[in-house]
Amino acid sequence: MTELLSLTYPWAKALHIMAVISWMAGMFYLPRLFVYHAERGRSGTEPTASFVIMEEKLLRMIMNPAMIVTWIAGLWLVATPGIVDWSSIWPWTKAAGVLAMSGYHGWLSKQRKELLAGRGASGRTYRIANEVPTLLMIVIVLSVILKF
Ligand code: HEM
Repeated sequence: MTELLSLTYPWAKALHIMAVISWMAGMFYLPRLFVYHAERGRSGTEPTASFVIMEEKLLRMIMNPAMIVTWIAGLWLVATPGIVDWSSIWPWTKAAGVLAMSGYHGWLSKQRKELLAGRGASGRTYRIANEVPTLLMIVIVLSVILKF
């Protein structure tokens, strides 16, 4: 099993990075859609129904599967011998970053339902929330590249 994990390491990493790119694309775009939904949808400038469809498709068809594949490939890398040294700091900062990123995904998912029910937050809240994935991405990528 350990030999198989070492052999498949480059494939796991390639899959991980492809899934991360897809996940992050949605994490950056969905809160932006929420800003438009909250501001233009509510004021009637643009039809709310279009935002509802775009948000649902983005979350269900791209973000949820991409997050699952990121986790599977990421844990596959964790299990690969010699990749993670738990006595270093970086695996812990990376773990904190990915847990926060997953929690933020859950929050976005909840906000989609709130907006659907007409109870969403203000456009300003979503504008501020939009910065969260950027900050987490910086922590995660610096952890895994600098390996302090
Ligand atoms: C969801 C849970 C995640 C787990 C368990 C995980 C775990 C890992 C592990 C163990 C590695 C291998 C490090 C190495 O080869 O030295 C890795 C690589 C990487 N991860 Fe993740 N990761 C996760 C999520 C993320 C996220 C959310 C991002 C970006 C925002 C990310 C970005 C990267 C990048 C860019 C690499 C490649 C670094 C290199 O070239 O060595 N990961 N990940």
